[in-house]
Amino acid sequence: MQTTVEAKETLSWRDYYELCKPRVVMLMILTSVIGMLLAVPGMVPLDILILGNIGIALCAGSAATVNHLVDRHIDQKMARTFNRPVAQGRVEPQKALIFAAITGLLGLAILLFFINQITAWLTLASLLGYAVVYTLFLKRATPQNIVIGGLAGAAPPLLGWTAVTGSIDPHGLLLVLIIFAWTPPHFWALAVHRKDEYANADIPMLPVTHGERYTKVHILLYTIVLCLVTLLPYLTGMMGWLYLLGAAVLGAGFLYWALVMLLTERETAGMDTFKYSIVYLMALFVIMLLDHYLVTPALVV
Ligand code: HEM
Ligand SMILES: CC(C)=CCC/C(C)=C/CC/C(C)=C/COP(=O)(O)OP(=O)(O)O
Repeated sequence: MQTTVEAKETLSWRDYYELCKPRVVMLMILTSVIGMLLAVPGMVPLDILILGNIGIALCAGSAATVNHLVDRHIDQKMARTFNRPVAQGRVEPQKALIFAAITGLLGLAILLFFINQITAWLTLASLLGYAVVYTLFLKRATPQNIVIGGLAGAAPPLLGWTAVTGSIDPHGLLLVLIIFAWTPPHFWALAVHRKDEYANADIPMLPVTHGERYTKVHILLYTIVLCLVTLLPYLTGMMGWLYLLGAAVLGAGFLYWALVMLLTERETAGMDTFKYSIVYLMALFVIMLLDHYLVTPALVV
């Protein structure tokens, strides 16, 4: 049988893990790993692959921890977030701050000493972009909060790319643009579903300030923009037919869900679209990788 002390330790370990928003960070790391692999024709040196992603993940986890800390009073007011470690007092604010400082500094040091300066500074900018610019200011100030703040979350594939090449490549920026266009439909689909909670917490998310219909129209518009932006890797010769096929099928799926949200009264449409957005991004990046190794080299030769 587990003793009380052991049970408490297990719980506290889990709380610190939760502070890092692990599932969000894992998808970010998938995009950063793929950004690395797309940056070169062959294999990426293993030390860069491992240390680069550990550094980026630690910084993203640090930013997520600051978000838990700063938002603890908001989180207490929403059913989705009320049980979070800092909101519930299972992790004291001071301890969360120390944890964020340690993970952030460690991540930054790894990037500075083992990767390169440009990746370290871009990662720091993303950390501050999410933890300070989005969380402290934009989230409370404007319904465009997630559009602007989305830039920080969109950065990982570029961070992966610069970790390998040491410079900012237009193809890396294209990957950022894709996630940037993806973020509004990803988040607003959830926000429509959770509108009342955001209103209750006094956060000016788009469905609260402009209503559900306006938000659903904007989800559709951004989804159309996303579909167009995902054509660019093919049109620039960065990707081949396999990617084009994958992007078209996945994009059609996203458009379907955006239309279901706008045109039907289906109650689960918001959450279904949100879940689809995650599968979409994961699948799109995996298809990029398959295309990179199976199709594009043949085009280049
Ligand atoms: C500013 C930009 C973003 C906003 C506002 C946002 C918002 C959210 C919110 C509120 C959730 C929580 C859903 C819940 O608790 O059930 C969520 C979940 C998620 N987000 Fe985002 N997101 C953003 C960017 C990203 C990016 C860039 C990625 C990955 C590349 C991502 C991946 C995920 C994943 C995987 C989940 C599911 C987490 C889970 O199941 O616990 N998000 N997002
Ligand atoms: C260095 C680097 C790559 C940094 C990226 C940082 C990062 C983890 C971004 C996550 C984006 C996200 C989940 C936003 C939701 O915040 P929210 O406060 O609106 O949602 P919540 O209510 O679920 O907390």
